[in-house]
Amino acid sequence: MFDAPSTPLVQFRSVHKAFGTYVAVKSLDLDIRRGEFLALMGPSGCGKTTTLRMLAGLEAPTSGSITIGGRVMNDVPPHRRDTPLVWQSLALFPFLSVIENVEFGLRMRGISPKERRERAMVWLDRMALAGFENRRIDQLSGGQRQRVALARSLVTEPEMLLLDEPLSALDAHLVIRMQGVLTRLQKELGITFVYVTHSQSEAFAMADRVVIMGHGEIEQIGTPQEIFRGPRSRFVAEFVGRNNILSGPVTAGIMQTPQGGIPVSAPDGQRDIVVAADRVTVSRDRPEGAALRAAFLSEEFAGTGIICYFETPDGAEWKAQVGEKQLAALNPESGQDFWLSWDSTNTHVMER
Ligand SMILES: Nc1ncnc2c1ncn2[C@@H]1O[C@H](COP(=O)(O)OP(=O)(O)OP(=O)(O)O)[C@@H](O)[C@H]1O
Repeated sequence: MFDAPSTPLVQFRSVHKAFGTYVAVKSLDLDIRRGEFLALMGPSGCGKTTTLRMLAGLEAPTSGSITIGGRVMNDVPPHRRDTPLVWQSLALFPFLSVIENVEFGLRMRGISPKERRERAMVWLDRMALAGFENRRIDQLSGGQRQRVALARSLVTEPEMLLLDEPLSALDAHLVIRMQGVLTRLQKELGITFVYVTHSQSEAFAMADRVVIMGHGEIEQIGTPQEIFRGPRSRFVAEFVGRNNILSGPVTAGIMQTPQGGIPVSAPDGQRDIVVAADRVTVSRDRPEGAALRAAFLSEEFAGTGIICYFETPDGAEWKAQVGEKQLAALNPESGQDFWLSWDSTNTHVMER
């Protein structure tokens, strides 16, 4: 079949997957572009691993079609696909050395011993594993095993690599380093990466596009920026970022809330508005414009700033990101009331 380079590498069309009566994936339509780094993200049980396993050929769709490079793959078994899968506990061959594990795929393809050793060494070097080639797998740390698994999958230079939470067993510092390794490799090699994770920081740090899944369906697809600043639904707004949601009927730029009328930049009608925590200002005195009163609950250090938690009189939780100096100046105590305010043009109106 003719397959122009501009057509997506992968097309899911109305893909449905049921386990008995349980529907894990519903009417999934998804295009994966050639050479992109796509992250599938969502809470536990949302169907992201099932979606990836269908792409790898480890599960067959109950209905619908999956094409790779224009070819319908529904009935093509995993070993007839060029879609290696790397996952957290990838079973490396324990009876083979590190380099023998990495060489394995090349051996299966009949590559000469000299060439496969050279190619495997290049990959061990890239994965900072030079010097470990003769170790047994059980003599490696979890992080080292994971890098062997990546080297083993990439040594055959596949068109697409599938990754299922590959970094979840690694120490935090190694995760950051491996994120850098993975994104650099992906761009250098031009391989399409499909990466399943429940970690927002991982997905947003690495992916060109992120797919947010919930209850077996796609909630939103977009760049990290689009999803972070423009969540389409309450589900996405609650799952990503640190968002506050304001809901109520809007008339002539004023939303009626349990706290009274609040100015908003939104058309008339019932609306849900997202105010990101990093766009909320905390003050003791009432500011001009959009603001509400809330009691301080607690604070949490979060790398880029401090997240302060508040509760409004009607029981809604609000989050505001503040700097260390600002927190020291405010010196909040539990139960104290503050004003939370924001620039109403810096908010986002959700579609649904
Ligand atoms: N082989 C199976 N038999 C029965 N149910 C299954 C099977 N595989 C998955 N499921 C169910 O399908 C749903 C989706 O599972 P899936 O593994 O795709 O979720 P996930 O989003 O990857 O979650 P997690 O992050 O926890 O791995 C879950 O409720 C799961 O229990």
